[in-house]
Amino acid sequence: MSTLLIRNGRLLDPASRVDRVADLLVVGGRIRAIGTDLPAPEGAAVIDATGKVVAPGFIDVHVHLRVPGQEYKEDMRTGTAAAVRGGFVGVVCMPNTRPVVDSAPLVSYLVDLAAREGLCRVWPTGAITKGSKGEELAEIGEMYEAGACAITDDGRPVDRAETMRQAMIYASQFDLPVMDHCEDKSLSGSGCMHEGRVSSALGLKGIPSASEEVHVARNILLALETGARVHIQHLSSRRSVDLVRWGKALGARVTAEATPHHFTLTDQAVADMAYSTNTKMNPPLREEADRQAILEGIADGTIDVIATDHAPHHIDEKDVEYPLAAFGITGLETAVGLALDRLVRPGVISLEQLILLMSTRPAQLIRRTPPALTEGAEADITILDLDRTWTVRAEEMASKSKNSPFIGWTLTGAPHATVVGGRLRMLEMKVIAE
Ligand SMILES: NC(=O)N[C@@H](CC(=O)O)C(=O)O
Ligand SMILES: [Zn+2]
Ligand SMILES: [Zn+2]
Repeated sequence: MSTLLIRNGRLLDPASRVDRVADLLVVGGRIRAIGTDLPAPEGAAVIDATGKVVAPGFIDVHVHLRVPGQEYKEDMRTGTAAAVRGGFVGVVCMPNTRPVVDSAPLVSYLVDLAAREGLCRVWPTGAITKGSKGEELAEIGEMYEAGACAITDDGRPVDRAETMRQAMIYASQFDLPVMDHCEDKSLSGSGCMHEGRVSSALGLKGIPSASEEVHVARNILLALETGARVHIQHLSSRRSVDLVRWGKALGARVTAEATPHHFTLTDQAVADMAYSTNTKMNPPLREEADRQAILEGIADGTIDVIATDHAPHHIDEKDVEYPLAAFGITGLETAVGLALDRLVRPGVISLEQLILLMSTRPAQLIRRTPPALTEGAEADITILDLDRTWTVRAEEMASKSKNSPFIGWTLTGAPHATVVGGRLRMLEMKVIAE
């Protein structure tokens, strides 16, 4: 196991009440010592973190790794490479693969594959229903035993309230969170962007905000009734934020995530980017009032975590007319830059809040010990460079797919290094595979 000395960084871990400039020594995958002027042991790799922020490792709870079955979009190696390049020490992967991850052997397969080929930690989720068809419940208990950290039918909603209620009752036996893609298909129909002024002007079929909100409200009511933990995935509308705030006030065990694209862009991007299909995703980019409500929800704690919904697609699935294009955009390699540039720099949130949103609370959501900057803790560390100004370039991306609306954007603030279980996996935005 390697030895790593991170020198002179600002160690910032609000959950452990750490905020000091110090050295941090990693030995054998754990934080061995924190102090000033620590000597570098023989053979230790040294990272100069002067002027940088050393944070507990960031975790993304919403990632599509596309394994098994769609390795032409992404695979275990490229998806986790994109994660570490983006500053993440771990990802939660979605089960909408081919086949759908709806049984214990498939969960075990992913755990094993991640151990062999992954560059970061990978926590699989299992489907709520068999084949994510919304009919029969999957073997939730067995998937939990095999290592599933949550259940979700992401990519598809759970149509029937009764099915969702049964899933919640079952999952709560294991204290497993039920993550839900909230969408009423009878309302979203064949829409391809947010329903509003812009969709009317462009003549594209819209997806009303109510399509999401109806399921958010339903889930909160069912969580109140069953006592289960429900997590609202990729929340996009202002009333969804209101509903989560209301649910929390009533004592529901509800958590929510928002994506960088929903706190950065609006439906106007569809017009401004000349119908670029990299503005097409589920749920769609909504209006400025929605974006503002998401910023408020992030700032006041209504929204618990920032997650990317990294959804790689092949160019052939995106380079088609807008209504025909696949839903989804990549996000792992731009999330930290966008969060620093759009949330922390303008003062929407503090750096401490960002660390809670991207490290501590994501770990708590999936019932894992949060990464911490304390002696003896596992060395899962993200180092941030708040001053670096950089341009997002497709050719530098580690992901197999390049379907990002942020290509060409210039951001200030970047992930500087990623340490996973004591191993340096990224430095200065370059992936270190071995
Ligand atoms: N977000 C998306 O637009 N697409 C996701 C599915 C999903 O997250 O619902 C995908 O798997 O491509
Ligand atoms: Zn979804
Ligand atoms: Zn998703």
